[in-house]
Amino acid sequence: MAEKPQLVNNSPEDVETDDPDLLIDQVAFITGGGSGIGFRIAEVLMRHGCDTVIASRHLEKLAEAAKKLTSTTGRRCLTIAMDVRQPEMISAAMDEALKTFGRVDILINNAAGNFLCPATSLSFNAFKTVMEIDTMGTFNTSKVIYDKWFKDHGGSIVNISATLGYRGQALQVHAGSAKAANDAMTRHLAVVWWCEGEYSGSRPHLWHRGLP
Ligand SMILES: CC/C=C\C/C=C\C/C=C\C/C=C\C/C=C\C/C=C\C=C\C(=O)SCCNC(=O)CCNC(=O)[C@H](O)C(C)(C)COP(=O)(O)OP(=O)(O)OC[C@H]1O[C@@H](n2cnc3c(N)ncnc32)[C@H](O)[C@@H]1OP(=O)(O)O
Ligand SMILES: NC(=O)C1=CN([C@@H]2O[C@H](COP(=O)(O)OP(=O)(O)OC[C@H]3O[C@@H](n4cnc5c(N)ncnc54)[C@H](OP(=O)(O)O)[C@@H]3O)[C@@H](O)[C@H]2O)C=CC1
Repeated sequence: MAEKPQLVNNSPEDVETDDPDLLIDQVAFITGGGSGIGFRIAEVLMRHGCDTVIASRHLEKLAEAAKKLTSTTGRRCLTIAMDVRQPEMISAAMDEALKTFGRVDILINNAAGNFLCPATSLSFNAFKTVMEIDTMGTFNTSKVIYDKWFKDHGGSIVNISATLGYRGQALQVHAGSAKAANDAMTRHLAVVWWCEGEYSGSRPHLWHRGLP
């Protein structure tokens, strides 16, 4: 039985699982893993035995996060500068991840852009920017990692969503629209990459419980 993992800062207690070794030596690729929810996901996975890749635009922020994560959990954390709007950057990042760890088992599509803005003041480019980061970014990253690894080896894709678009909300037409598109994308990819057996072993999941 593995030792009880060490908690970082004020982490909540973990939910018990039947198999405490489930994640040992798995590799998780987390977009936007240098801050907020992505950082916490990295920390939890690492405490349970995963190595991680944390990827986003600002390398300094990632390096600082990785230092904290590795020193507290003892697991490896690779930092990669990457914009989810740029498929070539994602492709290079995935090559580096495979070179370093030899595998990727879990993709967490967490990177997103958002701000509060009334629809009447929102510029065309502002709406487009959020769609490109949240929706295109999720598709780009999923496709690159699926093509390069999951197609032949299987893996899990977790898309971090939001409930904003369920009923509509002020100041959030851009993010609510992007996340609603992601929810549909998740269901489509779950069908074609798993249920229909178009390829085997990769299953996208949607995660939004407790998020607005
Ligand atoms: C999101 C909430 C933020 C603050 C919350 C504050 C108070 C909370 C109070 C009440 C809560 C109410 C509702 C809940 C709200 C949200 C919770 C639910 C979901 C949250 C989802 C999230 O995704 S949170 C993650 C947030 N993190 C980030 O966004 C980090 C990364 N962000 C960025 O990089 C930028 O903000 C970016 C998204 C704009 C992207 O940067 P970049 O590619 O460099 O783009 P720019 O060139 O700077 O801008 C592109 C166009 O967008 C226009 N723009 C940028 N900022 C604003 C703004 N604040 N308001 C309006 N328009 C903006 C910019 O002008 C550009 O358009 P042009 O036409 O001028 O070219
Ligand atoms: N906070 C909340 O209340 C809620 C959050 N969510 C979702 O949770 C997830 C995490 O949000 P949260 O932790 O709050 O926000 P953060 O701002 O802390 O995290 C967003 C991360 O995404 C990265 N990022 C942004 N744009 C890009 C890009 N173009 N390419 C690569 N990485 C990028 C940022 O890093 P960098 O700047 O280095 O690129 C940052 O680390 C998001 O999907 C968000 O939509 C959903 C509902 C509510």
